[in-house]
Amino acid sequence: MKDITRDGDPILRARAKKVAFPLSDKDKQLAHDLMEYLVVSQDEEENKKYHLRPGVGLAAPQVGVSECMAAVLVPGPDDTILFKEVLVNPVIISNSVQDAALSEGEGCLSVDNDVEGYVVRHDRVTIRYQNLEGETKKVRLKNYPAIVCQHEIDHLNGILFYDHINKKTPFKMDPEGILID
Ligand SMILES: Cc1nc(NNC(=O)[C@H](CC2CCCC2)CN(O)CO)c(F)c(N2CCN3CCOC[C@@H]3C2)n1
Ligand code: NI
Repeated sequence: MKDITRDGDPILRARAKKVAFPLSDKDKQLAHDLMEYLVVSQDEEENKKYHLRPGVGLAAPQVGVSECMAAVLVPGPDDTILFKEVLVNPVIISNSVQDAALSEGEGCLSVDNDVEGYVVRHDRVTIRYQNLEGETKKVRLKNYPAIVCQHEIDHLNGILFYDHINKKTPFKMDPEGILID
């Protein structure tokens, strides 16, 4: 398991480079490593054994690689999986006007301190990305999976979750906004 790049490292504030296809062996390994981290970190025993902070998403800059690639593994109720994918060169191509935020706020494996407040995001997004075979995919997401993907795509653009928290009124949410539990 690679160690995670921490806030303060300029790589987290850089725009990551587009990934070329066909994927190099290095990029194939990176995709595997990113997803493997999430799978292991979500397994009770394993994450204790490897002392991993649990994660539902992980972006390449967080393991020191400034490339446009992120893994997401969003669990649903009763061991279902809401969304599992390695997003290559992901772009949000459209979004709802309606905002949403996780009611518990957000954290980040690259940010050791807690930053309180609602991380205001779009409730629904349409994301275009390439899968590991290079096929262009388009997916419409809402609520929890949409929030996770926005957090990861932010990392590829040098944005961290607390950039979205209103300093003066961290827990203000516009009346149309949705709080996600
Ligand atoms: C919401 C949540 N954030 C966890 N951590 N933070 C992360 O994933 C960061 C990315 C997320 C922060 C908010 C949106 C995206 C990592 N980020 O920095 C990558 O850029 C969790 F771990 C977690 N879950 C719920 C599901 N549970 C299933 C069983 O295993 C434990 C797991 C815990 N939910
Ligand atoms: Ni993060």
